[in-house]
Parts: sequence; C-alpha cells; structure tokens
Amino acid sequence: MATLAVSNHHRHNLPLCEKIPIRNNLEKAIDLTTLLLLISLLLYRLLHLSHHGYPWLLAFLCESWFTFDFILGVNTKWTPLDFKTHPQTLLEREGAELPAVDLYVTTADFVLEPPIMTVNTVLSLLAVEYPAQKLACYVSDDGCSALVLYSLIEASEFARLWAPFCRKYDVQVRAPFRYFSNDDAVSTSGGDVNSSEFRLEWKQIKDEYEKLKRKIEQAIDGTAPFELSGEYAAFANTDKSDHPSIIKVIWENKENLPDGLPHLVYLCREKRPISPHHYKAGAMNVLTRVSGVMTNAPFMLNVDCDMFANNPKILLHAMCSILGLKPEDCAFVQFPQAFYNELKDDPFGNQMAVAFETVWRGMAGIQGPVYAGTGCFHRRKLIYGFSLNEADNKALRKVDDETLLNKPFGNSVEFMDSVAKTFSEPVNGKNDNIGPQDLSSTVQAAYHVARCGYEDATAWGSKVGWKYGSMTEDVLTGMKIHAMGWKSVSCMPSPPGFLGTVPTTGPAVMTQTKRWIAGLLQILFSKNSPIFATFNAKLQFRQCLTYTWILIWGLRSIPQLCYAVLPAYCIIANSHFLPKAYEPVMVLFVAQCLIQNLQILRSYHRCGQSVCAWWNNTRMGKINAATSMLFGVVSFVLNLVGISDIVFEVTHKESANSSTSTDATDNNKDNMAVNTGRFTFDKSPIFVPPTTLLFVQLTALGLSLLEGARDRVGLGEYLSSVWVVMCFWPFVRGLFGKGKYGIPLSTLLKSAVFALIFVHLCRQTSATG
Ligand SMILES: O=c1ccn([C@@H]2O[C@H](COP(=O)(O)OP(=O)(O)O[C@H]3O[C@H](CO)[C@@H](O)[C@H](O)[C@H]3O)[C@@H](O)[C@H]2O)c(=O)[nH]1
Ligand SMILES: [Mn+2]
Repeated sequence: MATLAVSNHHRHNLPLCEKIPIRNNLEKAIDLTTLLLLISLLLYRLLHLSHHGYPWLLAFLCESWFTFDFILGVNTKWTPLDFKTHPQTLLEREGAELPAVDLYVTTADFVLEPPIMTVNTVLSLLAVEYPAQKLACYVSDDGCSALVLYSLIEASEFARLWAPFCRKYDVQVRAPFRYFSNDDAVSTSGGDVNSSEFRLEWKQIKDEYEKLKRKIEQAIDGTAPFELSGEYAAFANTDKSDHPSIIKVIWENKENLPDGLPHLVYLCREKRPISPHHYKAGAMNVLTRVSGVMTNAPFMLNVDCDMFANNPKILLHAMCSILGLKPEDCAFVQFPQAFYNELKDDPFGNQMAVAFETVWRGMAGIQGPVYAGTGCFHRRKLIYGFSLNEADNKALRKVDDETLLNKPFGNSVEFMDSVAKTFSEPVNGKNDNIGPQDLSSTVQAAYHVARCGYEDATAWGSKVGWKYGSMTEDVLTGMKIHAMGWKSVSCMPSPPGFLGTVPTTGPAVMTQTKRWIAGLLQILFSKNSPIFATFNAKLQFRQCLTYTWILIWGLRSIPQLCYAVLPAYCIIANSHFLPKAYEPVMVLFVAQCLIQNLQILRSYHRCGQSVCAWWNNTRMGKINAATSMLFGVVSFVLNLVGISDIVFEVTHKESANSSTSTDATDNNKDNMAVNTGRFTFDKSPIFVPPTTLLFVQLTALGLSLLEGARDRVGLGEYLSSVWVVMCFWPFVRGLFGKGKYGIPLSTLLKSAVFALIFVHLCRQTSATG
C-alpha cells in the first residue's frame, strides 16, 4: 500500500508535457549576416539611384520587399520550441478519468473525396486508444450523399471487428487501407503477430475489409442496386445545395462500454440557395451545435476526411498538453499536416516538410502554431467564445442570463443547456458532462440546430464558433483565439499523428494554393487583420508579425514577377538592373545570394530533405508566384470590388487505394512511374502568365544570340534570365509534352500574343530611351 502511494505521488510529479527550447545560435548568426548584406545592398542601390534607369529603381523596390519579407521570417524562427508529451504517464495517472472528446470529420463531395477515404478516417478514429464511452464521432457531409451514409453504415459493421482487432494486437496504423497495404513498415502490429491465431484473424479481417470496399465501390459505380428508400428515403429528390437536414445516429454505445465502439453520427446540414452556408466554417459550426446537444464533450478534434489517425495514441498525446499545461498556454493542440501520398523530392513544392519543422516550431516559441484546419484539438469553451481573463469571467457570469444567451447562441433550449454546462465546468473539463444517455432522444434538437436559418441574428461566425469571412477559416479562427491572449501548442509525436493527401497534379495544386492565398488576403484586409489585433487585443507583437508574414503570401507574387521580368526586359531594351561583373560590389550580390540559398538548403538537409526537394521548392515558389499566387490576389481583388465571389473549391483527393490498385497493367505502371511528379496542365487561364514569362525570357535570350551582345547588359542579366528559364523548366517540358503533360494550344497561343506585345513594348522603350 505504502509503495503504491509513493509511486503515485512520484507519478504526480512527472510532467505530462514538457517545453523544450531549441538552440539555434548558428542560424541566428547566418540570418543576421544575410540581413546585413541585404541592407547594404539596398543602401548601395539607393546611393546609385540617380545614375541608373527605371530597372534599377524597380529592382530596389523588389529587394526592399524581399528584405522586409526576410525580417518577418527571421522573427518567426528566432525562438523555436518543441513540446514533448508523455502519454504513458497520463494513462497511469488519469486512467478512466480522461475527459470526453467529440470527433468531427468533414466531407463535401463524394466524387472529389471518395467515401472509402472518409470511411478509413472514421475507422481510424473509432479504433483509437481511448476509453470508447468518452468518444463520439460526427461526420458532416456537405455533399448530401446517400452513398456517404451507406458507406458509414457498412463501415460501422466492420468497425465492430476492426476496433477489437486493433486493440488486441496493438495495431499501429488503424486506417485499414493503410494497414493492409503492402508496406511492411505500416502493417506491423505490436502484439504477438507470429501466432497462428493472429494470422487467422488477420486474414478474416482483411477479407471483411475487402468486402466492405467492394460494397462501397459497387454502390458508387451502380453495379449493385442501391435505392433511395427506407433508411435512405430522405435523400430522394434532394439537390446538393437545396435540401433539408438529414441526421442519423448510425451507432450508439448504449452500455457505455470502455472497449466498445464510440457513437457514430451522420450529419448533413440543411442548405438553401438563398442562405449562405459558409463552406467548411459553416459545417464546423453545425457540428459544434449538433454535438453540443448530443454529447457535449469539453474537447473536440477535427479532421478533414482524408486525414486518418496514423498514431493510435493521438488523443492521449493531445490530452497530455491539455491537462499538463496551464489552460491559457493551451487553447488548442495542433498536429502538423503530413501526407501519405507524398511524391519523392516534393516535385510540386507543396509538402511543406521544412515549413512544418521551422515555421511551426518557431511559432510554438511565440504564441503557438496557427490552427491548420485539420488534426486539431479545441476546447469547446473557447469555441463558444469564452476566455480565461477577468473581464471575460464577468461576461461568463452574465451569460447565465437567458436573454443574453438567446441572442449570441441562437434559440435552441437544448443548445443553451450545452452553453451553460460548458460555461460552468472547470477549464480542463474533468467533470464530464456527457449529454443524455440516449442519443436518439436528442435527434429532434439536433435537427433544430442544423437548420440553415438557425444562425440568423446570432453571433455564430463572429464571436461564437468558427469564424466566417475567409476561405482560410482555420487561420482566421486560430488567430482570433490568439488575439484573446491564449497560446496554442504543437504536437509532433512519432509516428506522426495524422496523415492525409496532398495534391499531386498541376491544376489541383494551383486550385488549392489560389484558395489559400485569397483566403489569407481576406483576413489581412479586414477588420480582423492581425495589425489591429496587436493594438486592440492581446495578439503578441511577434505573433502579429508572423501572421502578417503568412497573410501576405500572395502579395509576394507582384515583386517576384517584376523581378523575374527584369532580366528579360533589360536584355531586350538594352538596359541593366545589376552591376557589371567586374564591379567590386558584385561580390556583395553574389555573397548574399549564396548565403541565403545555402542557409535554406541547410534547413532542408536538417529536415532530412534532399537537394532535389530544395530545388523543386525553390522552383515551385517562382511558378506559384506567376500562377496561383497571382490568381489568388486577382480573385481577392475581384471579390473586393464586387465583381465575383470567392468559392471554396474542394481539393480533389486521390482515392485511398490508387497507390495499391491492381488493375493497372505493368506497362501503365511503368509509364506512371516515369511521369510521377511531372507537371500536368489543363486549359485554365492560370497557366498563361508563366507561359508568357517563359516566352519572353526565351525571346530575350534568342534575340541576344541573333543580334549579338548589348553594351549595357552584363553577365548578371544573362544569368538571371537563364535562372528564370530553369525555374520554369516544367513549362519548357510542357511545350513539348503530350496530353495532360503538354500546355494546351490555346494557352500557348494566348501566351505568344502577350509575349509579342511585351517584347514590342520593350523595344519601343529602348528606341525612345
Ligand atoms: O463546403 C465545404 C468545403 C469543404 N469542406 C471540407 O473541408 C475540408 C478541407 O477541404 P479541402 O478541399 O481538403 O481543402 P484543403 O486546402 O486541402 O484544406 C486545408 O485548407 C482549408 C482552408 O483553406 C482547411 O479548412 C483545411 O482543414 C485544410 O486541410 C474537407 O474535409 C472538405 O470536405 C466542407 O465540409 N464543406
Ligand atoms: Mn486537404
């Protein structure tokens, strides 16, 4: 007895979550050197402004921007921090006392987001290591698809085998498609995998999964009869953007069994053409309310439909931070985004591996990482708009007053109950206010809060819930939380907590980046701008700089494009924007360029990334500047002046099984392997600017070959022009590629016309100048 007490006491002193500052003195020294070089170059340009023409001035302006940008980046990475969590300690200390968590999965389109993918994500959550009676999984379907409901119903049957199997054999990856993939590293379990019993069960479960997959596939391609009757009658005559709500409790853990299966609820909110639905933010708010009247857990996890739980201990890791840190230091716990369909060397420069290592840890050392939309644990309390400081505590007492509650949260009595409970419970939500025992009795209330008019004249989307007004609702919602003075925490366990899909085709990459850019600008130029928030609210100054750095992402396209056009312009118009190679100051230019790029290369090396990945990212940075970033800025401006709306175009997610698909012939597979990561194109106008830019550079280089060297152009301009062509190499290949690998003829023609006009104008200025 005595020893037990001692060891318990001892355990109580062990930390659940530790903050570990990362040393980076060398980084700091190199960054300061780069900064010094950048500033001296700017001074040099400024001093010699009067001796040079417009290209020099333009170069000065662009480089001023780059320097500003660089400073913001250095600020972010100045004081990096890691968090280390101890799930074992948590289990020993808390055991059955762990708080309840509501799990949200969003899907919006059964074609772009195959239901088997959503099913895998849901299965990985249902089988997670946590007392099952504390969990409820809610799937929001913005696509209003009976096929999604059907898939989930079938999946819940399978889950009854899957979850116990995972627990019994300590399976590491609990998304079946991944576990049954041929990858040995993935399919290992912790338990006794050599026993014949295991082999037998493994085979059975695999067969069951194959059956599930087949059923879903057949329902989708129509080879099995699937009628909108009975359970699915509600879907008859519905239109994706015009239908009532549909809510189904698919599975209920009636006996509250800790090793049973968590509740599973399908939810499709009402949509009407006249009422804005606010895309994902709107879906998240309905999830919040529906779960509020059903299970009302004090914490919630949200994932996109493609982001399965890759580490069965994620909930324990997250709880370590939530229970182990001061509440104000842990508003939300964000897992970095990582991907399972990554192509080698990041050909599209969108895997963000280095960004997650550097920017992420950097932010963790200020006020915490951004909320990245998926793989994030929130406190229900905070989502309801409450905060911990004195002033808000007063507001907290006020809200008990019915009349005040009524307005911001809407008019559901059941939901106000959730608000009152959430409000009064201790910050770390130890007293579980799990809702009514019987979920089906709450369905009526759930229908009420899922109605599309429910939010009219309430604070939803402004003070309460996920925030409206930006396509990147995640960054906005997280920033508002930081502006209330809270800190957030990053959680980077090994193996990574969640894995999802990353776009792997040119057009899909462009669509996604364009939406992000527009969404970020929507935040920058609004009343929610971080710049106001440092003055009026509690956003720390350095955190404000970091947010600004992220939000101006798209604006970078303007100086970058100007800078990329400069060499071609100078060559055609016989001008220059760089000193001559023999001028001593050239050393500074070269040094700056080398040091900055080597520093970036070094960070790639440290994150285990190849030189090739570094080059691909550098190159894609330039390509994005001429495509998605530019178009993001344009769509933001068009929206601002009221010409067009910004819509949330859902990212196409490759089917979870495509990598292991067996129907591809060997020949096909070879072709695919050769072309993996090769840039693809479509007819979108987004590919016109880079093609034009490429034509202009090629014309400039061609002309100087034909007409001989020009007196005012130096080596610097020629090299810069070649550099730009190298950056746009995927487009050079696109000139000769076939099918989706080739730039469409219409795009080529348009670009040629624009390039001709540009070259003509350059020649005119050189004639007059
Ligand atoms: O009207 C909508 C549109 C989207 N979604 C869901 O939102 C999620 C993200 O959509 P996706 O097309 O995958 O966008 P990504 O750009 O890949 O997502 C990143 O960026 C978004 C903000 O732009 C965040 O919301 C996401 O969480 C983050 O992963 C998916 O689960 C969708 O099903 C909805 O529920 N309703
Ligand atoms: Mn996504």
